[in-house]
Amino acid sequence: MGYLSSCNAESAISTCDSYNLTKKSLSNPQNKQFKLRKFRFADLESATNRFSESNFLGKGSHGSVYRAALDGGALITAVKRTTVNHSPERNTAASPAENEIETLSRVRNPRLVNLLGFGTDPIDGRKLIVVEYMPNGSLYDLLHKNDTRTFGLSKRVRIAIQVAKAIHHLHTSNPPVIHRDIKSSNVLFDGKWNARLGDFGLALRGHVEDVKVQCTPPAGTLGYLDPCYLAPGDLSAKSDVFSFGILLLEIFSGRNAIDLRFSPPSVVDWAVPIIRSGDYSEIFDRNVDVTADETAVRMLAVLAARCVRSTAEKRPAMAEVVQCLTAASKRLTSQVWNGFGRVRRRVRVTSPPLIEYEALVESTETVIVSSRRVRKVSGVTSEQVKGRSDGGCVGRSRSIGSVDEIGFGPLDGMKCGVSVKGMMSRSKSTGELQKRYGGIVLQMIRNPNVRELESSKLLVRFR
Ligand SMILES: Nc1ncnc2c1ncn2[C@@H]1O[C@H](COP(=O)(O)OP(=O)(O)OP(=O)(O)O)[C@@H](O)[C@H]1O
Repeated sequence: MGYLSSCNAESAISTCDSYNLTKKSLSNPQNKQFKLRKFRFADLESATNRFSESNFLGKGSHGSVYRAALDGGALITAVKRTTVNHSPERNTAASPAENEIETLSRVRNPRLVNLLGFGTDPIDGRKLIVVEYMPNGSLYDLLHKNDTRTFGLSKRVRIAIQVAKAIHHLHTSNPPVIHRDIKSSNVLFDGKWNARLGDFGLALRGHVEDVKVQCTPPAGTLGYLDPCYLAPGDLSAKSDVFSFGILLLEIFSGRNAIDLRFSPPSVVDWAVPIIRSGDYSEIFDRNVDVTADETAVRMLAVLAARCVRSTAEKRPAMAEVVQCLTAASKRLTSQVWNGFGRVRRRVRVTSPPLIEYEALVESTETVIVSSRRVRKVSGVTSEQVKGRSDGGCVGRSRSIGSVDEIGFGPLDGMKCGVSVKGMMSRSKSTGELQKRYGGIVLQMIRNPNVRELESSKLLVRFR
């Protein structure tokens, strides 16, 4: 007898107030108060404007998803309209929709795309699943359809932790839930850009020895599927760990799980040999700053390689995965704080937009100031800067130690100030005072009321 025949979705239903689905109530996994709603088909039809194109969110292998404004617009949800007909007389096996309703009605967590209720199409008996609406798209879109230049390592690790915690919650539920379809398109972002795990169409709830688990054929998505999972009896929580490992490699590298434009096309076949050779940073997206903390970079790369090990038993449990990701995240966060002063000066938020200047010294006392954004280059000596300045040289020191030369004046037709920082030292051979090298700080005043300070790297070299 199928598991669902003794414990179906209908049994989990009574009336429910969806407005009570607060973060607090969701964050309590033991919350037994939440009851699913059974929506009238007519209400779902009108909430989606008759499943109109304008409400269409996307299509999956089991159906189409629509945005639905229920309860007079007070409750925004996503409605999954399944394509598989599942009339009661058809067969006894559960459709993915039945399975999703059944599983999601038992596990609630703020890291999941939670079930609110469901409805049934009166004509063909198809199930409609009503879940929380995720307005910020999927992790797949974020990684593969967007500009990832500002998608730094800390943000990537934060998302990985949120997904890992969601899977950990499933694996530690009683009975455990194995998701079986962990992939970037099933990670969606809520209104606060928190990652949530969704799509429980293939999930299995029960202990590995349970009849249902033992009788369900293997399923999943190519590229993420555990190579050890060839028969129903092979399934374990470690299959999810494998898929999560692929997801980690995808998050870190920005590469698809399978991408035919690369050789080898599989992200695991490409990344694991690189990690084994010790070139940990090589697997990270070029937009990721891997110099922030080498230990964290190594921890993350090694963790991903451990998750995709070919022997399931050697893969870490999700509890360890969460722990390791959290430790790496802490390291990365502390790096940001250690270098906060430096970072803050360099990446100061600019309003109005800051034009970045790069400065190089061509020869002693000659500074080339170039604007990267406007692509103008002008040769300016420090004398010129002082000469052009309104206020002249406002500070200068020529003793051993730091050298500061500050001038204000128009550069590139713009009112700005330049501060050259250098170091004075005495030549060992001649005993003469020398300016050796220094940095440059440009203080630009585009709008006299707004001052922006941009500190360059060590761009000035005095000979
Ligand atoms: N709760 C939701 N809120 C907003 N958009 C959603 C929600 N659920 C799904 N979507 C969007 O609907 C589309 C289809 O989702 P669905 O989960 O049915 O399929 P999938 O995960 O993309 O593919 P497959 O079914 O093959 O696993 C996706 O593009 C997804 O971004």
